[in-house]
Amino acid sequence: MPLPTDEKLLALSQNLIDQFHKIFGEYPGFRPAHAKGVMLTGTFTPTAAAAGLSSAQHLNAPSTPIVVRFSDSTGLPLVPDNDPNANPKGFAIRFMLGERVHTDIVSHSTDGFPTHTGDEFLEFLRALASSDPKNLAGSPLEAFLGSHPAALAFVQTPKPFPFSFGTESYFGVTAMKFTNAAGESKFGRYRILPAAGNQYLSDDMAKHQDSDYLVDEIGERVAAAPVKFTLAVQIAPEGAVVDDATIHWPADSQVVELGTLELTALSADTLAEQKHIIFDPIPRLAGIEPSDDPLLELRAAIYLMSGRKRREA
Ligand code: HEM
Repeated sequence: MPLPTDEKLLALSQNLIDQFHKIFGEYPGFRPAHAKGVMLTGTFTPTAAAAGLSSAQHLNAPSTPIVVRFSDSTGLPLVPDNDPNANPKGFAIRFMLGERVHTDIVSHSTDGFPTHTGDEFLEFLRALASSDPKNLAGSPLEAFLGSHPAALAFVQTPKPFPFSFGTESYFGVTAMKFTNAAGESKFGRYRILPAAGNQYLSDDMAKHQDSDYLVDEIGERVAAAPVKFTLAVQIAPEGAVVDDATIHWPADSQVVELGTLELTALSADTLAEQKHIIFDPIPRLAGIEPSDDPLLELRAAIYLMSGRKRREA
C-alpha cells in the first residue's frame, strides 16, 4: 500500500504522531498509540447472510485464516492493563486472503470517537497535553471539551475494565460501504461481540489486578478453549450521516451478523509480529469500500508511516 501524496494529509499525520510522542515519550519499535498488545491466530467463518451484504472474498469463502492484535490505549509499551488511561482497548483483525493479500478491521472498545476530523483530534491532543487532569478549571482541555460536545460525550462515556480481552465488545466506529454481488450497496459499521458476553471488573477489582492481567489471561483462555466473537455490522438507516464517527445511529438500527471469529492460539513470537504488522483501516478489496469519513484516509497514512518507522527500529 503506497503512502498518499497529499502534502496537507502527510503533514497532519506527522503532527499527530509527534503529538503522541510528546504526550507519552518515544519508544522506538513500538506504536505511538496502542503500544502494548498481544497477538493471536484463528479462523473466520461467515454466516449465510454475509454474502447478502457484500461480495468480499472472506464473506463468501467457507473460512479464512485470521491474525489479530488486542491492545491497550496509550503509547506506553508497559502501561498497566488496569490503568484507566489504557481504556478503550483495541482489537485489530487481519483476514489472510492469499499470499501477501489481506484486508483488515481496526476497532476499539468504545462506540464512537471524540472528533469528526483529524485536525480537531490534534487540537484535542494538544489541549490534553497542556492541561493538568487534576485541575481542569480554566485549562485548554476544559475549553476544548466545552466547545466540542462530541468530545465531551466520548470522554464521559464509561470505559469499564474488561474481565478479559475476550469478554469485551469492539466497534469499527468509521462506516464502510458494503456492496453485494447484485450491486446493492449499504453503509454499515462493524461491531464485534464476545461469545462469552460482556464481562467487566469493578474499579476496585481492577485495582487489585496484575499489570499484565489481560495479556496473561488471554493466553490462558485460548490455551483452554477457542475464544469466539461474532462479527456484525450495524446498518445505517436511510438518510443517516455516514462520514462522521461522532454521530451515533439509532440503537434499534438493523444489525447483520457476518460470521464467527474463532481465536485458537497465541502467535508464535508475539513481540516480533507486533513490531512487523501494520494494520490498515481501509479495507482495499472488492465488496467493501471506505466511507468518506475523513479519519480513514488519515489513519491509513499514519499507521503506515508509523509502522515503517517501527520496522526500521
Ligand atoms: C484521528 C484519529 C486517530 C489517530 C490520529 C490515531 C492514531 C493512532 C496511532 C498513531 C496508532 C499507532 C499506529 C501504528 O504505529 O501502527 C494507532 C493505532 C490504533 N488505533 Fe488509532 N487513531 C485514530 C483513530 C482511531 C479510531 C477511530 C480507532 C477505533 C476504531 C482507533 C483504534 C486504534 C487501534 C486499535 C490501534 C492499534 C492497531 C494495531 O494493533 O496495530 N484509532 N492509532
